[in-house]
Amino acid sequence: MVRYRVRGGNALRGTAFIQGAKNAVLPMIGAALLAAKGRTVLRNVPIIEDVRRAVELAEAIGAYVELHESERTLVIDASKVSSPVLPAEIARRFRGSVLFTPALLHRLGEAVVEGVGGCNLGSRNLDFHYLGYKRLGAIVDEGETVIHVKAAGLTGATLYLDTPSHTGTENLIMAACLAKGTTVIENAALEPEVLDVIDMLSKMGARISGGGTGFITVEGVDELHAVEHTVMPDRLDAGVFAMAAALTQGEVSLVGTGLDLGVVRYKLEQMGVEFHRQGAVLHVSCDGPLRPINIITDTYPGFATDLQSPMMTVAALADGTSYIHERIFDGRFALAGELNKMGANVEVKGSRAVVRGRTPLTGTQVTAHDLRSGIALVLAGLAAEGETVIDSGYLIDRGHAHLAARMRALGADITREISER
Ligand SMILES: CC(=O)N[C@H]1[C@@H](OP(=O)(O)OP(=O)(O)OC[C@H]2O[C@@H](n3ccc(=O)[nH]c3=O)[C@H](O)[C@@H]2O)O[C@H](CO)[C@@H](O)[C@@H]1O
Ligand SMILES: C=C(OP(=O)(O)O)C(=O)O
Repeated sequence: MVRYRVRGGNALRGTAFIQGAKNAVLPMIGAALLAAKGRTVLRNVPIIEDVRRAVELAEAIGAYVELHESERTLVIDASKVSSPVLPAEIARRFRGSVLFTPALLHRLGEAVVEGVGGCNLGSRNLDFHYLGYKRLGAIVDEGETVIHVKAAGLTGATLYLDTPSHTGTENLIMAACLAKGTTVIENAALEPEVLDVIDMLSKMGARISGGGTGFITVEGVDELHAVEHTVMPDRLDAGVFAMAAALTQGEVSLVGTGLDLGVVRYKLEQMGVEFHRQGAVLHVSCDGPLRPINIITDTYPGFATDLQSPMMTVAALADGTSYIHERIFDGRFALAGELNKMGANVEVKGSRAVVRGRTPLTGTQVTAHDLRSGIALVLAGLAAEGETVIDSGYLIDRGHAHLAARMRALGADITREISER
């Protein structure tokens, strides 16, 4: 059992090193498995629990993987992939397991998905993935818990996503890369992580055009080769550190090449947070009261749902009433109850939340219900009076690397503890 203990009151000051993106590295590990020869090298790999699970899953299907933690580098040799089974005990622990299916289909002609995990956010369907595989010629047998996908070879087709699913787009691109002929994916996701994955696949020899337009064309090729690729910075991790500076009235320099916070920056600016860029470094500071804000989550370039919970914490510390409308997931307000235990005033009605600030927060025992509610409670702890203890810290470790150490380097009073229960 992992637990975070935070004693609030310290302003965060200094340089924060932003990790590589979780939502880019996981599909990249899936992409590396498409190469039947050679060794893929991934750099700027975040050392998070989801990456450890992805390594275990790749090994379970027969890949050879080296995770060099201090170098933040993964070396993957997929030449000996031999088992089509994604075992439940690993696959159910993270969402990224779903991204191994295209490689298994291409390499072995079948994939047995014993389960897919990830944050518990309400319904998280995979129908676009399986309907897409079917249109490319696969047979999909959806059992109660196990899904069996088989294909003697895939053939290009026109695919349409009802909504621009992030992993759905990545999976269908990977499936199309080695399919015969041309695939068109309409209403594809625009997230920068998807574009980074397209970049890596293109280096591997894939022929993909239209990334970032919502209308992607993939010309199938006969094989893909192993390459070296550097994972883009994690804009969600960066957003969290920017918010930590904001709500502690601190000043933090974010280091992570090419960081673009987009709408998150604009929303924080509206709240009174100041940003200025000095070359490759983004400075974030706040030295006055926070103003309330309205947030509507959306797919990129909208406000990322993954930063909705951390933003709820910031809103609880703003002077006035903020409104949050969650449009991506139907169960992403578990944070509200925990924040209210600390003294916040958050009222949830369906997909909307009203946050009445500012109420003083007081440290207490709270629970992370998912990765982002967990990190949002860490943020609350930084601003609270007294000690906040956050249980189920493993969920935070799924997506943030060396969190306590990175925050301590900025002056936060935070420890990560492991206990028997
Ligand atoms: C590993 C990874 O990259 N995870 C991210 C990814 O998750 P993930 O790729 O699972 O999220 P999706 O974009 O697929 O899901 C968004 C919404 O679409 C619905 N949907 C999705 C697929 C499908 O086949 N049918 C369907 O109905 C889901 O139920 C959900 O309501 O994007 C989410 C939305 O930006 C982020 O919160 C996650 O951090
Ligand atoms: C929802 C998230 O992750 P996953 O899709 O990996 O569960 C997240 O990162 O907030």
